Amino acid sequence: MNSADLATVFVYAVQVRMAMACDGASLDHAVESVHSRITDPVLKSAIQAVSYETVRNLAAADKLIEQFAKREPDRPVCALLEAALARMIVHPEKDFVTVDQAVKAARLMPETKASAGFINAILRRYGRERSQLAPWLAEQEGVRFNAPDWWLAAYRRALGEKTDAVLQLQRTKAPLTLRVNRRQSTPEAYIRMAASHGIQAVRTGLDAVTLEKALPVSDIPGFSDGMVSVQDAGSQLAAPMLAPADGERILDACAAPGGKTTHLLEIAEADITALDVSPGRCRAILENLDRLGFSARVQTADASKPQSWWDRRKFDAILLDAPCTASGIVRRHPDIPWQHSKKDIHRMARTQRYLLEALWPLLEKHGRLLYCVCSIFPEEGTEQIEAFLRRHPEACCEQGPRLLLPHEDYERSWQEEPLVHDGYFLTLLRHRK
Ligand SMILES: C[S@@+](CC[C@H](N)C(=O)[O-])C[C@H]1O[C@@H](n2cnc3c(N)ncnc32)[C@H](O)[C@@H]1O
Repeated sequence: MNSADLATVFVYAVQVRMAMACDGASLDHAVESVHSRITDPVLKSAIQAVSYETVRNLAAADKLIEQFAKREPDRPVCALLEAALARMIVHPEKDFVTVDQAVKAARLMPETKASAGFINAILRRYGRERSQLAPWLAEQEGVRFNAPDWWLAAYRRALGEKTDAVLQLQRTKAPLTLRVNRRQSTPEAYIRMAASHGIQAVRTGLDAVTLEKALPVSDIPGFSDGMVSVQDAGSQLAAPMLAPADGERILDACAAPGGKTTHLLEIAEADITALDVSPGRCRAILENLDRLGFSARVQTADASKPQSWWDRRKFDAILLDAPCTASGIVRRHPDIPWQHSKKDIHRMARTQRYLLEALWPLLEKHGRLLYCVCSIFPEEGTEQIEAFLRRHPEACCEQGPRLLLPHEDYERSWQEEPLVHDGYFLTLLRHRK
């Protein structure tokens, strides 16, 4: 990115931050929505990089603003300061250009124009005082782990002495893991094929291959033909744990964008109903099915209200990959701690309980239900399942509960556990015999 572009990138990064702060949009959606108005791929990728960099350093930037500003700046001013301070934190050698371009960006936006001098003063002050401020910033837990206090407290309650190691890992960028379609290839053959394209990869799970360097999907060999899909290796445990068999009637209750629906179909020729409450996300299921050459019944419906969509024929297996706080995938989505509030843990746990209660009666007596969430909070995992088993003495755990904490270690054997994965919780329920 040349310096002339950076001011424009900051203007768009402010729009991304405003969509997150004012409309509650996720970082990905906010970036996508800004991207939809731009054609230049270089600008798009710079906006994405600066927006992610901002969110990955939000706690530090906000602490600095709090320290330097006598009163709270207006939201757009704050958003521009956050983006510029984050850049100064990550690229201290580029202070001059960053300050210059941030001030230029301030002058380009009506909402920030009058504050250009104020923005200039704050950024220059940080540049001057950086080394004195470093120890003060470093001793603050929220800054070290880039999360609000309530989030860190919830992590401590969940993970105890493992908390710091997991939070530290969550600050790094997650690698790109692919699932190799068993019907088309094997992990070893795919690794050889990737190498022939100059892409290094290692086997990290049963069907999982992790690339040494992340790539856009359009550059991943075999992606468009359905030979591979992007999926974390922890999530890749779900479909094999449900162990679908040919001809079984299976419900994937919260299916979009179809990562697990398609994995189930790679394993067995099952009769799958894939539900999701979001029409837009149901389209993504159809696109994924199409890319992999599979078919399934895709329905837009609320899984917790079977009276609105169920045909009264019970299922042999149900996969409930429930909506959750996503506390296990912060490496991929650094905005997660900032987009939730403390109440969301209980709100999500309530939604998960309603889904479990609505779907359990839809299962054949011989059937099994896989409950999973990409969260490490016990309210959504172990405690959720313990409460379910108390309410349903006829149910038992066939496998699990299994909690995977975010992890990266290429020295072990992938047979025990995938070598690199996000935080994930799984348990397989069935009727007692
Ligand atoms: C964790 S994601 C599912 C990911 C998906 N299983 C995969 O592997 O690609 C949770 C999904 O649940 C959907 N959802 C939330 N509440 C729902 C409900 N009441 N009924 C059906 N789907 C729901 C969301 O739209 C979201 O797509």
